[in-house]
Amino acid sequence: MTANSRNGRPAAGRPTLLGQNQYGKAENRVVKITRDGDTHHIKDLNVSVSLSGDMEDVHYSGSNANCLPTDTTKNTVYAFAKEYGIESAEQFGIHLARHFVDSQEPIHRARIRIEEYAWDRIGTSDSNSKFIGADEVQHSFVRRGQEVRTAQITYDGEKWQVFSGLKDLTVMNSTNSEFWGYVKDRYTTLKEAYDRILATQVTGVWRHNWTSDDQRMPNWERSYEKAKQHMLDAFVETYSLSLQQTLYQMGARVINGRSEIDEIRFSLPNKHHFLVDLEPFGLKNDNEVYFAADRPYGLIEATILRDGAEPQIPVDMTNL
Ligand SMILES: O=c1[nH]c(=O)c2[nH]c(=O)[nH]c2[nH]1
Repeated sequence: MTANSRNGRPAAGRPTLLGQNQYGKAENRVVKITRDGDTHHIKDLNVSVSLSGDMEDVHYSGSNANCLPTDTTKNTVYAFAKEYGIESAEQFGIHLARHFVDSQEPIHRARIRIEEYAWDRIGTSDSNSKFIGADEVQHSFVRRGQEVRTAQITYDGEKWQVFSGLKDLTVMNSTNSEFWGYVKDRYTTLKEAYDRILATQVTGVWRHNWTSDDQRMPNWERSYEKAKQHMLDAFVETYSLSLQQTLYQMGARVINGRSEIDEIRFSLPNKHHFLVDLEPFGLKNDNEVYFAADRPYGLIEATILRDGAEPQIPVDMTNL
């Protein structure tokens, strides 16, 4: 019987052979928070496992006797984050690759690919902030890489409308976020959270009240930097009971701190980080190892206005 004549059916045409093959779970998003007292450290990795070895049967006959499930390779990534920690991508990859090859006879080769996303501590302009330890915020992070600054200018020969904004400003608080006391109906399964990660990728658009050449023009560069810093300060300092509350605080801080801005609109995806259940592996997950889900995500959007100001920022400007 040739390899592809399963069920006794003769192979059509020429016999075929299995060539190079590999398998595993790709893109395991693991976030490890190490809590050193009030100072937290993040490791944020995207880990792809690819195994190869004696895998003829699983392809030819469907026998899974040599096949370690890809689901197990995923679990191993999360369990190892707890058991060995994540010192570096290389160290973590070496542990994993050695484990798969040494513990599973049919597996002869393991390839672990890792992307690491760097986070910096958020600097705050508020030197009295109670969250600053040694000049740095202890549990608030911004993902490395510059945000994209945006602007839209409209002129009808008489009046100006100037919107400024930003997108792709990704921030995280590794504590000081809760979510509970919400409506529960027969479809609600979400567990109340009393200490969760709060992370979002900020898109914001704000409107300047400079509308005519007769007015003094704002210093646009300075205005942008200050508005951004107000948002970050509010993100850091708000003890959050919901992303909605944090959003409002961010907007209110900009409006209160910048007299040239009358309106600001945010679109904030709730970048969910789910605690991984490590109990089946005999491990306790003490708010350390998270699965960073990319979709679906909550999407929280709102405009904050100076009292008496007319809303002018289109609803769809922040979710392009
Ligand atoms: O901050 C949050 N706001 C919500 O409206 C919501 N809904 C949800 O499931 N989780 C969260 N978190």
